Amino acid sequence: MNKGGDIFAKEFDTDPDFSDNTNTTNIISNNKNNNNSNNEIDDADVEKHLYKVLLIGDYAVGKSSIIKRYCTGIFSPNYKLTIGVDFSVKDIEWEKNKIVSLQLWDIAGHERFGTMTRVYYRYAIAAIIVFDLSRPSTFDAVTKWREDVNSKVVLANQEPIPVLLLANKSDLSTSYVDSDMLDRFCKENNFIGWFATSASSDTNINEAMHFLTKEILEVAKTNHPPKPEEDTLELTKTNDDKSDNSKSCCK
Ligand SMILES: Nc1nc2c(ncn2[C@@H]2O[C@H](COP(=O)(O)OP(=O)(O)OP(=O)(O)O)[C@@H](O)[C@H]2O)c(=O)[nH]1
Repeated sequence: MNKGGDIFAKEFDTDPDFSDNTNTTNIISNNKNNNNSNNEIDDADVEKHLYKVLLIGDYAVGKSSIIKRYCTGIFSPNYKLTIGVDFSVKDIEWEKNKIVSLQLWDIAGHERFGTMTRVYYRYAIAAIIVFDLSRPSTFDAVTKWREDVNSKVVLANQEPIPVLLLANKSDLSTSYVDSDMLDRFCKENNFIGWFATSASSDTNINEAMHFLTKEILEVAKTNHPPKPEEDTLELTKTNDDKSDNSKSCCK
């Protein structure tokens, strides 16, 4: 997995599966490293778009597993609590010379971390709320997570960001999917749709992500949360600034 990095820390226990540096399942034919000169594409011709997507929901519903399955194709049955926030990047060659990079933010679901501050939701263009089909209480919490998203991030036009609902662990025999109820729920609560997924059996993960990416590209045509550069102060060095590398306080 192309692990973006840990914002706080990662997990408690160790899983050899996860601690490796496996690259994201990269479906881009990388021009510079591609020896096939017939297919060479000049970097300048490639459009790259980076979008931040939040994955939220109660603890242990499968957020990290969905990201891992999508980015690396791997599933691990071990539970490793996410501490704080973690993120991974998935590159998709959406069309010729157009790369979509999804930066997937895996937000800790355990109540011991409370809800994340607004800072972690900033610049997100979409979110995925996950619940566990075998634990009804995790569905009850979906509305709370939805309100949390709405209160912390909006698009440039102040509208809510698109949110997709994932009913995960559909592989379990205790899981029951009430399609009519979920259709109604999504309509009433302004979700763009829902998928019954399984990170374990790799069901509907790619389909759900494809659906969301299409929606993101639609939204991005006219609307995007402010980008970091539009929202930061530039600090310029002046003649009065006497600091140089040799005067580091850490030396
Ligand atoms: N059977 C089954 N188990 C799953 C599935 N997805 C995740 N799990 C298991 O559920 C447990 C929790 O999965 P995680 O992906 O760590 O859950 P999370 O939502 O990231 O949890 P937090 O980090 O606490 O927020 C792990 O033991 C996973 O192996 C699934 O689709 N089917």
